[in-house]
Amino acid sequence: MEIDSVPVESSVWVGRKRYRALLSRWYFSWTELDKKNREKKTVSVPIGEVVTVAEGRLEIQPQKRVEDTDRDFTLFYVKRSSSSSGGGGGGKGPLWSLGRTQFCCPSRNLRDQWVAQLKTALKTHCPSRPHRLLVFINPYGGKKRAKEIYHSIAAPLFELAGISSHVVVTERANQARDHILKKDLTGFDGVICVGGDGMFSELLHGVIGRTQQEAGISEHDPTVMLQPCDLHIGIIPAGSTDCVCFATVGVNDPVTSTLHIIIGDSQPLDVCSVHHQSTLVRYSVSLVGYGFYGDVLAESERHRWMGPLRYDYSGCLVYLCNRSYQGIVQYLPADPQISSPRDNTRCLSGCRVCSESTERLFPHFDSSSSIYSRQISQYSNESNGEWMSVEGRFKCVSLTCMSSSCPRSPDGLSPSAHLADGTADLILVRDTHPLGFLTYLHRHTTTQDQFDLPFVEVHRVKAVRFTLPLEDEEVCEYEESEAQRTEEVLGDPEKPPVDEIESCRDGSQHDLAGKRQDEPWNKKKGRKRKKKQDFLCGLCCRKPPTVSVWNCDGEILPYTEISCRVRGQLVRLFARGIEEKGGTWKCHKGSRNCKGRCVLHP
Ligand SMILES: CCCCCCCCCCCCC/C=C/[C@@H](O)[C@H](COP(=O)(O)O)NC(=O)CCCCCCCCCCCCCCC
Ligand SMILES: Nc1ncnc2c1ncn2[C@@H]1O[C@H](COP(=O)(O)OP(=O)(O)O)[C@@H](O)[C@H]1O
Ligand SMILES: [Ca+2]
Repeated sequence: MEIDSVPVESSVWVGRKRYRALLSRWYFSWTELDKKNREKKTVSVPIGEVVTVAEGRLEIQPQKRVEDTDRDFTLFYVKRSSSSSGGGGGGKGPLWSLGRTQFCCPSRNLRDQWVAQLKTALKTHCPSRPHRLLVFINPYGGKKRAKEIYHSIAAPLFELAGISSHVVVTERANQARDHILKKDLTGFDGVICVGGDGMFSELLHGVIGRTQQEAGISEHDPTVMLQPCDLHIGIIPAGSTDCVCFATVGVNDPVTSTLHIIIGDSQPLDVCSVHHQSTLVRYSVSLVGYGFYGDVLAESERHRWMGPLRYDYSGCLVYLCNRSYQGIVQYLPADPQISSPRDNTRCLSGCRVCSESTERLFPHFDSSSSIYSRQISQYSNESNGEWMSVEGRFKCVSLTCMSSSCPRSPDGLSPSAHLADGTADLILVRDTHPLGFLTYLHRHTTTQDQFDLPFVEVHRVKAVRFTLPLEDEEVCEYEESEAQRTEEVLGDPEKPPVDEIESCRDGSQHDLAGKRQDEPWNKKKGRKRKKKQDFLCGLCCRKPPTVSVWNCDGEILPYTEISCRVRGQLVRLFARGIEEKGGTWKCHKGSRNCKGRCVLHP
């Protein structure tokens, strides 16, 4: 064995079998040898996927046990298994688990050398691993198991990897966002949420807001380039839909996600900023949806007690209402030469389309710098191009920066969307008969192409605007009162922040606790109110409502007329995109349309 130079090699024993262990620049591997020194099976672990190395015989499951034998060392690393082979997750990517192998060396000296060499390799090759994390747990998310998931699964793994964490169990909505916006974050290498998409959204708003504050950039101007965020976000899934985790990791599994955090994986993510009259309303990474998805969310809030099932229950109710809504959708198309939502490709780990987008999005990016400092020009040239316009009656209008795959829809809302290409997919589902819409919805759960329907169109876009047609008097009146509300909400410091207010279809507004926020000042102004048609009892009203609400990553937006801008690679997650399962992937929509062009074609 040689020290301080690679490769390093020696004989070791694993159980009763003899192996040759080899540490090369990027891998640690061990090859079984037979009695005649012939090589048999080799196991190879990338240094980047080694969790830790420890002297002696160490176990952490079912409980921690250390046996300090002086010729042994234990290696912990990432091990993959198929997500369909049990263990939960139920996804597209492989499930990760903690691999553990105990090696016995010929001498104590050699053991010490192996441990030292492996630790040096980890330090040298994995400089971006987190050392200290700020963890937010939402005890009420999903099936209310977040605390248990964190303490029984994630915390022991962090401890094993030598990562320290400061844990905040939230006591109210928006606590995590406010903490990130206001508290001292010195020394933290990342923020973690244990919860669902709503909880992730809080961290997203905190991290983006904080970064812009520090850079002195206004978040409200849709034409100004925002500063990309260096503080990574990790998601340990414990929510209802967990779409962001599923679409960036490939499975909803707390062990897999914790291991991605430990090894410091980094996945850039597009974010959509949603504005109303040049004021930032919210950010979104998965779904900005009007019509069906807005109605499902609004209805589901009444049934929170059902947990994740509330979406299926509300989905059925809203489907049976068979509603559609008028609207004008304008969009700025993305470059069709680069990619298209119907090109049958998939955004997988190391995606070429996303990597090439980095250069386009950050032309001044210095890839030689070890610190990821992306310079930005103040104004984006991404707003160039000709706006297109579509007017009509829609069952739903959806905008998604990524595929938005989740266990309910393993291919997602837009299966060929990219995580980090600076574009979003706009899906317009025109009014159709109930069976047609059911076919569209059902195709989200199968491999059939949901865009191959005459009433559906999909566009890859950089920006979108949604307005209501002004022909309907009632709508005019609604809009007028909405504009008034905008002014009042934004201008009055006594009112809760915009994102803590929900608007109902009758134009009334409620804070997150359900308290009405609009009555005093609407009355004060003596405005004529629309006939009462409370959103929450809308399902049983005789006259169907003329406007729906926007669902923005699981939050109801307080405005109907909005504009959206895609902010390419604005944040980074502790993830690496969906890993291809060796050879088991098939063209995602069957081979009929694919003709071998699909990158996943076996
Ligand atoms: C007939 C089966 C139809 C299945 C249709 C599945 C469509 C799934 C699209 C999923 C998009 C997910 C986008 C993610 C949104 C989340 O950010 C967000 C927040 O998540 P959180 O609560 O974890 O914080 N989640 C949501 O807004 C939930 C949207 C879920 C919509 C599911 C709708 C189920 C519809 C069932 C319709 C059944 C019709 C049956 C008629 C007899
Ligand atoms: N302690 C808390 N009490 C009430 N609401 C909270 C708390 N912590 C977070 N929230 C809010 O709960 C909402 C749902 O949380 P999430 O973790 O996404 O669960 P789910 O996936 O079930 O919706 C989020 O919008 C978040 O802002
Ligand atoms: Ca995208």
